[in-house]
Amino acid sequence: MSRTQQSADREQERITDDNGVAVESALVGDDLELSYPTSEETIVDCARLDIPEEAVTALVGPNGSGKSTLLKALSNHLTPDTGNVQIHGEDLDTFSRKELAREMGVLSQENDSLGSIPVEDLIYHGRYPHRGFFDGVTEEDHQAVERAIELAGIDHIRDAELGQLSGGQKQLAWIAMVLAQDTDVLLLDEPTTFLDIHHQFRVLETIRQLNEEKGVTVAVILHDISQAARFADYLVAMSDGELYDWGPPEEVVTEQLLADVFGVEATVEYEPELQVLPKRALPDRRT
Ligand SMILES: Nc1ncnc2c1ncn2[C@@H]1O[C@H](COP(=O)(O)OP(=O)(O)OP(=O)(O)O)[C@@H](O)[C@H]1O
Repeated sequence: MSRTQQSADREQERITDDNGVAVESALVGDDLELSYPTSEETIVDCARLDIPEEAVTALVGPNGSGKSTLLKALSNHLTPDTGNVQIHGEDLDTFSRKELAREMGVLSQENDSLGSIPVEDLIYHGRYPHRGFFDGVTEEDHQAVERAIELAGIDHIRDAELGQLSGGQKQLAWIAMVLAQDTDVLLLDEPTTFLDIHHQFRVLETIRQLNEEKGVTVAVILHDISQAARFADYLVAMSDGELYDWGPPEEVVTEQLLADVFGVEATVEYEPELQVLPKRALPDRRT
């Protein structure tokens, strides 16, 4: 079966649980073609994408394969050329920015314009963008902010200005801001990049805890394929702007995927846990 055929078939299937019952989707992308205003080039072309409700889905794929672009469309930061995105059955583009902030927390890669803001103010701002910066802070807001600061482990830098932090500290501040929103859906573009191993574990544990205890739906871009396979319930593998495959990690992470999509020769081990052991980079097929 050709890759395109395989891809098309996968897009038509619904995800089912262990009993064969279709899993509901929190977010659905239908017939999506995505490009940027500066260029005519189609960056993402995806017939169907489901982000299952109350599950953790990791988007994986090589640099430039369109993961962030897809996440921007799912968070209404990029308007599709064709197709649409629905959240809980409603068209995303009918939500105002303020309404959407109550539905989903979004960690993007384009976060650096608020250099002189103290960390704590940033997190309070994240908590209530839909109410305006100067409206009163409720006890509930206060608790959500304190909890987010604790979860991200950044109490010691809460008074520091964002511009004076290290890359990893800044990342944790943005993560705390998103967590303080307290939404049912989280879209996270590379939350573990810049983080040391302690904070990587801590952030991933927090995401899993929110999913298990509060039923939060998560779509997260991760670069470490072994980490993604162990962490997520479902993987979406992107290749050249198309959805190459999706499903449970054990089905998606194969030696063929590693060769076709990532251009590496690697073995996939399942004991004691799923991990990818790369052997060598294959010759670059692009010209
Ligand atoms: N703002 C932009 N304007 C024009 N083209 C863009 C823009 N952002 C990304 N692109 C292009 O879209 C393609 C996909 O980029 P995208 O950031 O979605 O990839 P990615 O899979 O998230 O990559 P990475 O793993 O490196 O973060 C790339 O070829 C990139 O050059």
